[in-house]
Amino acid sequence: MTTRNTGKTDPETSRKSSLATLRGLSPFLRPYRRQFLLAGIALLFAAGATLAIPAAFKQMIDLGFGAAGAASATAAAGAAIEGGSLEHINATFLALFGVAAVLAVATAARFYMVSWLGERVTADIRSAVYGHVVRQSPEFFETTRTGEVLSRLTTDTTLIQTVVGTSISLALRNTLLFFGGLVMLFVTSPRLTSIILGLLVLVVLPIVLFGRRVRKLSRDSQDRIADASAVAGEILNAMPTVQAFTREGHESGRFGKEVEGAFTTAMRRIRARSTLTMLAIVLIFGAIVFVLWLGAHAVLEGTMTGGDLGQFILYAGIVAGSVGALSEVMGDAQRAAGATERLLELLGAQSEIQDPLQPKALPARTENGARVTLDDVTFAYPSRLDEAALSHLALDIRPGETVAVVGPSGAGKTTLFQLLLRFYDPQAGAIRLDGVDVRDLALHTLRGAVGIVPQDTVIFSLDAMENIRYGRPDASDDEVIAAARMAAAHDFIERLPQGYTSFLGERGVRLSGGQRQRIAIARALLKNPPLLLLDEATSALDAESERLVQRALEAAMVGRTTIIIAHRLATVQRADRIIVLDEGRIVESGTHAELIALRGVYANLAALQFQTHAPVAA
Ligand SMILES: Nc1ncnc2c1ncn2[C@@H]1O[C@H](COP(=O)(O)OP(=O)(O)OP(=O)(O)O)[C@@H](O)[C@H]1O
Repeated sequence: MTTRNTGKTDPETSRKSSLATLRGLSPFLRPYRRQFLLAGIALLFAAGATLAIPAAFKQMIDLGFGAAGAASATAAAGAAIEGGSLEHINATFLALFGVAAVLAVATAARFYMVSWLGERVTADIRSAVYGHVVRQSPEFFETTRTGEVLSRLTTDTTLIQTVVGTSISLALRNTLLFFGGLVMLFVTSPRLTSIILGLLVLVVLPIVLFGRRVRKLSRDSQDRIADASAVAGEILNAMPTVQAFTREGHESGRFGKEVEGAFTTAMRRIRARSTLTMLAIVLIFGAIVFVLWLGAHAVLEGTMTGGDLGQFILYAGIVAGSVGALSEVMGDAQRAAGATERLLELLGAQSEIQDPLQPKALPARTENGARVTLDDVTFAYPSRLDEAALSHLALDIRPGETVAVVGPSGAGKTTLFQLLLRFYDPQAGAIRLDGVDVRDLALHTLRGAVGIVPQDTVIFSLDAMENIRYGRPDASDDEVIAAARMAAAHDFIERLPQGYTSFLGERGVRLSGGQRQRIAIARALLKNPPLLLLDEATSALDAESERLVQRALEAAMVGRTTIIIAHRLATVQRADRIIVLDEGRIVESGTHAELIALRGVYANLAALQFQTHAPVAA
């Protein structure tokens, strides 16, 4: 099991994760090599132009102002030299402007390319992670909260966007400026530069040590945000329950606590980061001021020209600036390393349920539907391995048969459906559809052959037409309407304000329970599956809705095998066979009359369960 808890890693692993984790991004960067190359070229030009500016200044000072100053002092040679220095001044100013123009164009080009890359790569990562997550088996969603996944998709990807879209280019540019500036410093004054380098060791060491602390705190901070999102996600999905129990205060308090936790952790990171910044600036500028003080003495002693010192100051500024920028970038990169690690964890999660390497095909469909065979199936949920939800289940359902499954709550009825859809695999035994083990079928073949009407219908925030079409996107409007008619949904849909194009609201809040069910039945019918799984709603419907839903179900069962988790007398009476499950075992099996005569579990269950809303027997 690869993903147990995507949110947290122990401190030991998070320390190891470091910047190397960013390498995990390379599959996402590789497709854009060309763009990276172009951005790199623009970057080179921009860095080159930046490095040329101090040299141009030196020219201006030494040859321009310096010569002009000398010229005015010597009256005799005045005119001739003044002409020469004017030319110099014009040429150096022109050159300076040229350099600035190159800098402008190259910087804009770099910004454009790099921002494009940041957005592009982030979009790719978001899609890849989401695409991977929606293919996970239910087990994944039992251990990973949806809010956490959402936070990964938004917050974490944004951090990566910062790195790809800004930090990489900043890092490269400043590395170039750092080394370029250093070379130029050497050229200008080897002695002063050697002193600077000696001081640099003293400066870098504390920065690196502090950087580590910032990295660890960054990961903690992101984890706290994910925790808060997870809490919010869970509660927002359960608003009616929260409000019905008037727990709004409690819930906002709980979220508030998570947010405060995130704030406290963020503050620790911010404090460490501020200290890091202060440390960097004090150390770097301290060193520079010291070296400049030496430089000023050198000019007074005549071992350096004013232009040299000017140039040295500018290069020193560039080098110091680049070190400062690099330390900032390191902070961002470390945050992104944490984010990358978590996203890669999500991407690395292996679904327990995989397509077989060589999927088999189903035999040609018979007109009655599919045969379903359960061969001594034993299954326990992965989170509760010591307690079998189904044990030694053996069942052979003929094509076209309607089997009602009844049993007390927790008997394993829903679990049976989960296994038939292969959301889980049994630990022992096999499930066969038309004689083929479901593990040998491609998931889309298996699930394509099964239609399900769940107890709680999911209505998507689409219109009625698209909601029914969900299971078969290529169905025509006429086919959708025909399915709706069969499911007794056509009339009420027609009466909606915009008929089939009426928006059904998020999770179908604008429909009644019976209407939602009929939409679900129409959705399953449109798919025309050889095997239909119906989970009858437990909530009582009014007599009219009940009649309509029953009518829809009858239509749905024609020409296919149906397994129905039954809660209504009318349904069990109509079934060809009733299977009574208790504690994961089949305890009785037969028709309604036979089972009543047995006076066993079913007779008891029928007396209790079907009494309350038993409609007139069909
Ligand atoms: N995801 C899960 N992880 C662990 N145990 C589970 C899970 N889902 C169900 N169970 C357990 O498996 C057993 C069978 O549950 P199942 O949902 O199949 O019962 P059911 O017959 O459908 O009940 P009901 O009529 O109340 O819906 C129960 O003991 C239940 O607690």
